[in-house]
Amino acid sequence: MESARGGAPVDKAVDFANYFCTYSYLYHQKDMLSDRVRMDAYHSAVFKNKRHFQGKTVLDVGTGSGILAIWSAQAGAKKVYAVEATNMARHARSLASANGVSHIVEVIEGSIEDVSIPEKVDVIISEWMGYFLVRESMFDSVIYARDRWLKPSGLMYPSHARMWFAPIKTKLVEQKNQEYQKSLADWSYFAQELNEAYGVDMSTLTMPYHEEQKKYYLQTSLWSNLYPGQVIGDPVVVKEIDCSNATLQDIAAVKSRFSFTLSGSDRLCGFAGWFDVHFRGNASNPADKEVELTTSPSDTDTTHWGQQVFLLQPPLVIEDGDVVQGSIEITRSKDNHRLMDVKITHELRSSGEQFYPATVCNFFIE
Ligand SMILES: C[S@@+](CC[C@H](N)C(=O)[O-])C[C@H]1O[C@@H](n2cnc3c(N)ncnc32)[C@H](O)[C@@H]1O
Repeated sequence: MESARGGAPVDKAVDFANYFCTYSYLYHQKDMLSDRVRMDAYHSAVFKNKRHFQGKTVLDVGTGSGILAIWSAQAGAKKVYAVEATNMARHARSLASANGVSHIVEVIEGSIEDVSIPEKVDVIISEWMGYFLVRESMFDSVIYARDRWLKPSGLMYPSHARMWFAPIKTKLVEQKNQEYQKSLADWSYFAQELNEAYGVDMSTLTMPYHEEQKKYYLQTSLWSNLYPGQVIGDPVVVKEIDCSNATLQDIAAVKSRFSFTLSGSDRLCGFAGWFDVHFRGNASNPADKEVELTTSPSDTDTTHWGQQVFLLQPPLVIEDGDVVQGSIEITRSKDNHRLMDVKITHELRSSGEQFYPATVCNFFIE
């Protein structure tokens, strides 16, 4: 067991089985390497700011296939330490070699918390972002690397991150409710047939089954690529992180209030969360070209992160100009520090009058 992060003790073997193992597959790395929005942003960030890399030492936290380490070397870094927890490190090593940068890129297999780097570095580059930014809690490892291995004047790539939140309309609300109702009906037939065939009354398990299915269909946030037209109020930032000085405490829990003026006479079906990151360098050494990577709803530029959707069941009927206000609280799951519990409290006001009372909804980012 490792020390507690965000309250939950971390069993390394369990963490490896639950989290890291997927990253050891090339098909999974390929998914990330195929995300053009992500790739273009990191590529531009490195090559339009070559000055930050030329003749410098770089640490790539979680190198995966080695792509960011290879780009750092191609941009002129004199040394790149590429640390990867899984045996994907071996593929990264051969990719660096095949691309003629193995004399610069040193791939180190191991978790960043366990390995030793022989020197302090000028730049830390990492692609650590999960769904709604915080899922996976990988930024913990970046903080660890920064505090241990980055020179005081060193640069973080990316340098800043923000979490966005907005009210939405979506037909997913009906779809998920129908799937949920169908699963309850299936249970009824199943319980009846089992009783008739084998003489065992299953009814005592009906409620636990309903709870389990409710969590799965109605309370687990959904991955979606929304269109801007589905966002029915101006998005707000619920968290901003300066990667140069954010602490574990800053990111372990997110709490923010919101107030949205809704547009259109339609339905409020729920909320969506997404993130952006920026590559700005730092105050004493700003980027020559600032780059943004955004995962916001878009007609054209979708990402593998998409947006996380939290559905309201049932949706609320709204008039143009109604206001929904409340709060969002994101904490780490007690059972798994890489997953999140989300509490959204909301109330709807029409012309200043309370219309729907304050309601608390609990969700899970699994
Ligand atoms: C989102 S992927 C990014 C991979 C690659 N940098 C890229 O941009 O394509 C994150 C990688 O970091 C690795 N990783 C996560 N936490 C780590 C840690 N504490 N130490 C070393 N590697 C880690 C994962 O195994 C995974 O390969």
